[in-house]
Amino acid sequence: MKLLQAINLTKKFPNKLAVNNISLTINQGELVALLGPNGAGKSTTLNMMIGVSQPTNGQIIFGEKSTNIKDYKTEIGVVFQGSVLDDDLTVKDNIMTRANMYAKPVQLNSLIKKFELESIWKQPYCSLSGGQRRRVDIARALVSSPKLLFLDEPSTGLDIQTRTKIWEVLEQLRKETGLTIVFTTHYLEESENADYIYIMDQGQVIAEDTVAGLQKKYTQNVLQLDYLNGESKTETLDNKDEAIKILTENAKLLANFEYRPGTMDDVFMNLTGKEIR
Ligand SMILES: Nc1ncnc2c1ncn2[C@@H]1O[C@H](COP(=O)(O)OP(=O)(O)OP(=O)(O)O)[C@@H](O)[C@H]1O
Repeated sequence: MKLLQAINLTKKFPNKLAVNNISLTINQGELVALLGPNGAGKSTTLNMMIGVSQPTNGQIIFGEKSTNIKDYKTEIGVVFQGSVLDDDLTVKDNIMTRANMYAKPVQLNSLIKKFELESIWKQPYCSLSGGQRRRVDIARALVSSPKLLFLDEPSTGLDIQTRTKIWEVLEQLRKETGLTIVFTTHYLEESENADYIYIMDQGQVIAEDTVAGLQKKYTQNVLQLDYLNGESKTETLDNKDEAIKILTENAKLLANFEYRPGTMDDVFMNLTGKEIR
C-alpha cells in the first residue's frame, strides 16, 4: 500500500535547480533509502516531503489523498541532520515536552529501554556524545508514534558500533510496529539494508530499485578461475549458484578461484562514472 507519493517534484533556488522533476513512492512498512553524493538534492527532497520547504513544482500525496502537510503532520516523525533539541534541557525534559504535546504518546518506557536512555535520562542534552544525541533525537521523533519516520543522514559522524546499534533498534521497531522509514545517506553499505533505493545525482533520480535489482541491472558477478595447468579464465555470471555449479564441475582442475559479486559501489560507479566518496 502506498503511504506517500512524491510526484514530479522540483525545487528551484535562485541560482540552483536542486531537485529536478523526481517522483518517489514510499510503500507502507518499507525502509527506503535516498542515496547520493553531497549536493545531490537528498535533503531538499526530504524537506519537501516533510513540509519544511515548498516545491516549486509537483505534488506530495500522503495516504489516500492528503496533499496538505497540516493533514499528515502528526503521522510523520523527523530527525534532521542537525539536532533541533534544546541543549540546556535534560534528555528527560526534551522527551517529555514532546510527549506532552500528544494525547496518546507512544509507550515511553519501551522507547527509553530500546534506545538505552536510562543512564543519560537526567543529563543535559549538551553534555551528550554524538551517538547518545542521535539516540535521543530518534527516540524523540518516535514519541508521537508516527507511521512514517524520516531520517536525514542518520549515520553521519557516528562510529560503526553506534550506527549498528541504531539500525538494530530501528529494525526491531519496524518488525514490531510496521514503521515505515525514509532515510538519506551517502554510505553505500548503509543503503544496502533498504528495501528500495532511489539513487540521486545532480537533482535527479538516476536509478531506482531493490538492491538485488540494481545489482542485476548495473553490475556483473565475476568468477575468476585459475587452473592447475596454468590457464586462467574469467566468467560473468547471473548469480552465485552458477558459480557454485562451475566450481563443483571444475573442482579437480582448479588451482584457485575468486568470486566477486557485484556491489553497490559498482552500481554507483557504473551509473555516474565516479565513486560516491
Ligand atoms: N536554500 C538554498 N539556497 C540555494 N541553494 C541551495 C539551498 N539549499 C540547498 N541548495 C543547493 O541545492 C543542492 C542540493 O542540496 P541538498 O542539501 O539537497 O543536497 P544533499 O544531497 O542533501 O547533500 P548533503 O549530502 O551534503 O546533505 C546543493 O547544490 C545545495 O548547495
